[in-house]
Amino acid sequence: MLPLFPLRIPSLARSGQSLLSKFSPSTRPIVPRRFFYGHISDTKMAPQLEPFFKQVDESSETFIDRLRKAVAIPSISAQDENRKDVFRMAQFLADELTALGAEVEQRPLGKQPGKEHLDLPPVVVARYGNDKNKKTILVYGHYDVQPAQKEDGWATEPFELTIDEKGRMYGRGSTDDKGPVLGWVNVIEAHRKAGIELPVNLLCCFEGMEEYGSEGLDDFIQAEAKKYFKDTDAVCISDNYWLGTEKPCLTYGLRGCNYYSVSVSGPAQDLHSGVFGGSAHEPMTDLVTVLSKLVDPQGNILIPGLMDLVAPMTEDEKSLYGNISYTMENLHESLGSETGIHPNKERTLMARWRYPSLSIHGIEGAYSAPGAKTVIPAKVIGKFSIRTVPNMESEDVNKLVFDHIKAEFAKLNSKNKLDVWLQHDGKWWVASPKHWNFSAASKAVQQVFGVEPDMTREGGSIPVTLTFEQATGKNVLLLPMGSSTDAAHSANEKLDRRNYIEGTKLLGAYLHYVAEEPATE
Ligand SMILES: C[C@H](N)C(=O)N[C@@H](Cc1c[nH]cn1)C(=O)O
Ligand SMILES: [Zn+2]
Ligand SMILES: [Zn+2]
Repeated sequence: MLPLFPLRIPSLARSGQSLLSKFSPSTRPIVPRRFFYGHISDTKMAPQLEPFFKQVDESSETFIDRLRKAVAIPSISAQDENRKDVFRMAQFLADELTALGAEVEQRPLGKQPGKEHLDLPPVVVARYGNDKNKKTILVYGHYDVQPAQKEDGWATEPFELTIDEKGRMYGRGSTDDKGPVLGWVNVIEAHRKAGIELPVNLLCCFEGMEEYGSEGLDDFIQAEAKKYFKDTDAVCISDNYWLGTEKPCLTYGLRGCNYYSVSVSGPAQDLHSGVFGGSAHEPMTDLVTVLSKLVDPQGNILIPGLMDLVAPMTEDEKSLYGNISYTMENLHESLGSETGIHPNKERTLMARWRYPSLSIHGIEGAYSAPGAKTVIPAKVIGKFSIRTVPNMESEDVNKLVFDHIKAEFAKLNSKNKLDVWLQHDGKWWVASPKHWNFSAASKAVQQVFGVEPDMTREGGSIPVTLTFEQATGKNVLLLPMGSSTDAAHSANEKLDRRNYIEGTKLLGAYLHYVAEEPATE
């Protein structure tokens, strides 16, 4: 192990050129591309990585063009009117994979529960390679995206990939999760073009409802675990983000997500506030009062009993946070402001990874257009979610939430009607990173980025992670491509060109190191 100080190599960072090509495979040392962080171990170059990396560099414009086409399809799973686009995106992905020689199927999932006029988008499954002497890696990603409108604060059209002078590629889905999904497609293409065999069999599982709670996918994975996915040796998911902008990470934990709606209704229709203000119970007043009893401005959840469900912190766990390469500046950079709640990085990471949070997302039926309409809305629906952590069980959380909201509403002595229900839930997941799946990924990070990755947990949720682990019985690794400043789910979502191109190399290198790992469970 070599102790090293941070060292910038700006010319390489800009050109995206590989220092590795200056050395022959046998003599080549591990050479960092941009920054050194601490220790670099002496990982050996897997054979055939050099021509693969070279091909990725040569194909980078083709890969960016592929992302441009994908971003242009507004595959928003939450909006009924875009369902046809989600289907179009599935077809695009299936066509790209088929053209590269993969065996592709679009598996239907039936009707959307609660919205039976809509078909759920298909799961795009694909197999590339079927060699019994090779390991089989199952990769998962999603091709649906969050809603986006220019008016939300986008500087560019959300569904037109726009690349600025710093190589930042703006567009909805660029980082979440079209870039990483296409990263796998790029890996296949680069191998074919370079005339290199893929070192593993690849199984793909790409869904179109992740941003809406992965409707229908759990049953599909369980049903196919011993069929389509039966050969799986390990699972890899690229659908989260680095902690900062320079240092990659491997992720072994996710928070869960329980998403709720709470409606208040009373008047038969919207009312004139001059005529009825002061003489009728107003649903909006009731709702905002109830919502204000859920969480305080310091992020403390106000639902009695909820924090008692959280697993206590151990001394071992406490000692992990200080070693993570993360600073308050990283937080401020990704926030775009200095509005963080906590005083230091340790407490900030704990709040993101190992404590629950409650966020209020919006109110359906509220007057939100610019201008001054003097209306009393007749029915309003508040939306909020709780990110859950070990050991919170969904049913226990639901009971506490429902009881608390009903009790707070009862205190208002309102004659309006309140309803509260769970829209969807997805469980938290924490695994052990001591597995060859993680070792292979760590070597790949060192090869591509010249740095040992941090082992992180993630504040977001990928509900199917636990399902994959339980249904296949295999190790699951999260291998992110994008960085902390990518603004997933927000306006001006982007993926940096270097994260996309070096990230494609990372996914490919990971497969090569996986192939070299001794085959154990
Ligand atoms: C981390 C992942 N890229 C992501 O954004 N997941 C969503 C999943 C979700 C849960 N409910 C609705 N969508 C998230 O964490 O919000
Ligand atoms: Zn995602
Ligand atoms: Zn997302």
